[in-house]
Amino acid sequence: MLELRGVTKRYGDRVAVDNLSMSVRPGQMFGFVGTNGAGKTTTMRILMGVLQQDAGVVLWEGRPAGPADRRRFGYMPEERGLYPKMRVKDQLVYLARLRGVPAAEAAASADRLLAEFGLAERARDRVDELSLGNQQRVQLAAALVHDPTFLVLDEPFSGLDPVGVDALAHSLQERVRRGVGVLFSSHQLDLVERLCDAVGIIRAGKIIASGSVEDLRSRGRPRTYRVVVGARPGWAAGLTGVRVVRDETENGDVARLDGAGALRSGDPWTTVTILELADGVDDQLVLDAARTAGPVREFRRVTPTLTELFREAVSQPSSPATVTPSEVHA
Ligand SMILES: Nc1ncnc2c1ncn2[C@@H]1O[C@H](COP(=O)(O)OP(=O)(O)OP(=O)(O)O)[C@@H](O)[C@H]1O
Repeated sequence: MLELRGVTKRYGDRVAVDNLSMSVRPGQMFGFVGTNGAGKTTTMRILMGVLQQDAGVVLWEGRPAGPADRRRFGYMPEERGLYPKMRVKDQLVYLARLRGVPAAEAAASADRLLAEFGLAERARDRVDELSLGNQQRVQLAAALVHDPTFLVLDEPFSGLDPVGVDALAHSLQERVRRGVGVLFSSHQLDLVERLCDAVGIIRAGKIIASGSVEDLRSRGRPRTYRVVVGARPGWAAGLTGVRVVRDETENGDVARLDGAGALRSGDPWTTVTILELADGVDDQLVLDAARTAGPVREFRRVTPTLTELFREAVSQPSSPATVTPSEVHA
């Protein structure tokens, strides 16, 4: 397990990382997200020992992480750092050798990764002859070539085309399945939501929310449901433990008025109702009530997306408050 405890880093008067604690377990994919300048890169540099913290400690398997531990980590730095004139495969073999991998193994690992990232044909090209996206793929291969025990990747998905994104996602998932912990930063929150078991949201150097996306979605919020039912508004009034947040006909009442402003008779009603259920209220009873009122066309729990959680968390002055799922406002 990799752990940061009370890590602080200042640049002059500016506190870039502020008493930050978090941990990534073996076999966990941890998404590190935050606004520009929030402190992600600084934290990752400290993790890798590239930068020295002013306070706090980085632990690997319960002990302060040392150079030998970190040599076995895979790192993709923000500033990248390939040798532009070196051939792609030579570069990977060289980097693996630097990390103590025997020559034959390093060559086999380089071949495997080049195939994995669709670069087998480019093995003998110089790095600076590749497109930026392909250089990024080589950079990723470089982080993986020594079969690392832990991965620290600064924006690994930026600049990749969708095929490259899939190849990397697959490659990381495979390592996670083998018990490797992965920490990566990204502004692509849909990807983080899809791939990560856990996320940490950082703002102004502090972790302001962390846990599984599922946890963050449900923590401290009422269960919210969207119900579409062929009934008049008001069908949910009086249900015990149920708060009606919104209750409107699908097209608005105006659509149901005739030329004289009177409600047309005989129109089928379709009502969209947003409900919040108190703890312990059985959603099946609410579904029964909806069915009694009319045919139920939709009955589903609505939860905020990671993007909504993120926006909420970074816009709050202090601790995160309740996110209202976008569907509620729809
Ligand atoms: N070498 C440096 N000297 C002075 N200030 C720095 C230095 N590096 C980073 N900072 C400051 O520290 C803060 C955190 O920067 P950092 O690069 O860690 O953020 P980030 O979350 O990675 O941002 P981004 O998403 O834009 O990459 C910012 O205010 C930044 O301006």
